[in-house]
Amino acid sequence: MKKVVKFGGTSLADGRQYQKVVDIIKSNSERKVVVVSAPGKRFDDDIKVTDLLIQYAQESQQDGSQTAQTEIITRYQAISDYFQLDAAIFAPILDTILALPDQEFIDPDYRLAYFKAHGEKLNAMLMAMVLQKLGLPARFIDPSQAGLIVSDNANSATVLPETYTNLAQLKYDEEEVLVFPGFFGITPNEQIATFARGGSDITGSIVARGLGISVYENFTDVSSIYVANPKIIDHPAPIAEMTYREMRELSYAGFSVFNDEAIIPAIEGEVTINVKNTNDPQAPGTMIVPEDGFQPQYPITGVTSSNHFSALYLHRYLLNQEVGLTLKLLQIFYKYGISYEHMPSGIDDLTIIFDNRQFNQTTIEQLCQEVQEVLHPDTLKWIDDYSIIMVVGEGMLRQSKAASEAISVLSQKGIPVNMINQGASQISTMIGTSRADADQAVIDIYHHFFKNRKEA
Ligand SMILES: Nc1ncnc2c1ncn2[C@@H]1O[C@H](COP(=O)(O)OP(=O)(O)O)[C@@H](O)[C@H]1O
Ligand SMILES: N[C@@H](CC(=O)OP(=O)(O)O)C(=O)O
Repeated sequence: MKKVVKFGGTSLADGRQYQKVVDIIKSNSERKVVVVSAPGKRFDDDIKVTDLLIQYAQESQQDGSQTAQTEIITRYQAISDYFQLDAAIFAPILDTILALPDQEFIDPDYRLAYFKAHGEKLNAMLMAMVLQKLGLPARFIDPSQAGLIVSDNANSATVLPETYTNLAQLKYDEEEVLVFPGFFGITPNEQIATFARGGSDITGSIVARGLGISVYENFTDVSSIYVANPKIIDHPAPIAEMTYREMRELSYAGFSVFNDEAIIPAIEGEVTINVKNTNDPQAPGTMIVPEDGFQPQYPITGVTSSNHFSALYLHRYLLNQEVGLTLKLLQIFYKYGISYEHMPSGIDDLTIIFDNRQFNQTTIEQLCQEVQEVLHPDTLKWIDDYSIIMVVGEGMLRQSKAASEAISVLSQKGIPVNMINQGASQISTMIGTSRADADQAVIDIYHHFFKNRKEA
């Protein structure tokens, strides 16, 4: 039975990490389809190759600075040297990096996407070369050749359905290892477009679904998905098994270990996801599975916080009685090309929560002004100091008191709560706090539910 194996940036950051990846691929002949990210951080303050490529895209339009270009070449060259590849084999990678600024583009967004995507593209080419040098039949597969077609949003593309027909028809030798670059696809206009940041996980799920492979191993730098971010809680409890929808809600709100959009192709293709550690490949990791037959062991499965939200608060008496109010609001959002995340409301109050990564200061000012002119609220406040705490668990379906317990923990600890959103999803509760309180809120909720559970 074949497996798709995806390796994140930290797993491919340098020659030593690459060697671990090669050993993992070689240790199990079922690992026939490999998806790679761009080389990531080697240490905390390091710069990911994707970020260097963004810098290169900017520098190459300015006056002659070549800092990023040099650093990118150094990163790939160091991996090539680790495996003693001949200069002639490495030459196409070097030439491609040097030629990136020479292309013509329909607009600047596609230019940026083209630069970014090369982090993964060059790494997949290099991985195939390394595997071949070590005697493993391996082949680099370009998304254009595989028919991985995505929507024409240059830097936030989504997969189009024809991809699955194309992948199902992909011809390959059963014995060879296929190496796909993560993170990008080709638009119907034959432009390179990337998924949102962290999107190589999405490629792994798409390829698994498209090739009809039912196991997707996602290798990263932690031995498990934990109940809370290990950067906030010291040695949090590991999660052995969780459901697709638990993972989706948690990654949406902060569990950066697996991308929330990557769950969807896995659900559609009935692909089981196993998150594992490149530095400890024997550890069982975390299984992400369908809801059917899943038995939750604890009232909650995870707790997380996220700062990429801002809110617009409106107050006016009898807001609830105004026919068409929401329609007018949505028309304004549509005009600015803005989507909203949540809209909890009361009789006189309305809060709209946005993903703040889609704004700049000018759009915020224009949006607020237009909402004021059209809806005439007595109070209109843009709230940037906003954090969302997400408490998630299939166990909450049965034990509805978990939500109220989480909220009462915060009130006992004196952490003010400015929004509660419960009910839209039966397995999660969303709690708004200030950013300064967010980590402490996660710590307090974690300790309330997991004080007696064995730690990692
Ligand atoms: N609940 C969690 N469990 C495990 N890791 C988490 C969690 N929340 C956040 N993380 C972070 O996710 C990181 C792994 O994701 P990422 O850096 O994207 O890896 P990769 O380079 O493999 O794609 C971990 O090092 C950890 O800091
Ligand atoms: N390299 C891309 C895509 C990605 O998924 O990377 P990583 O696996 O290192 O999170 C990014 O940095 O966004």
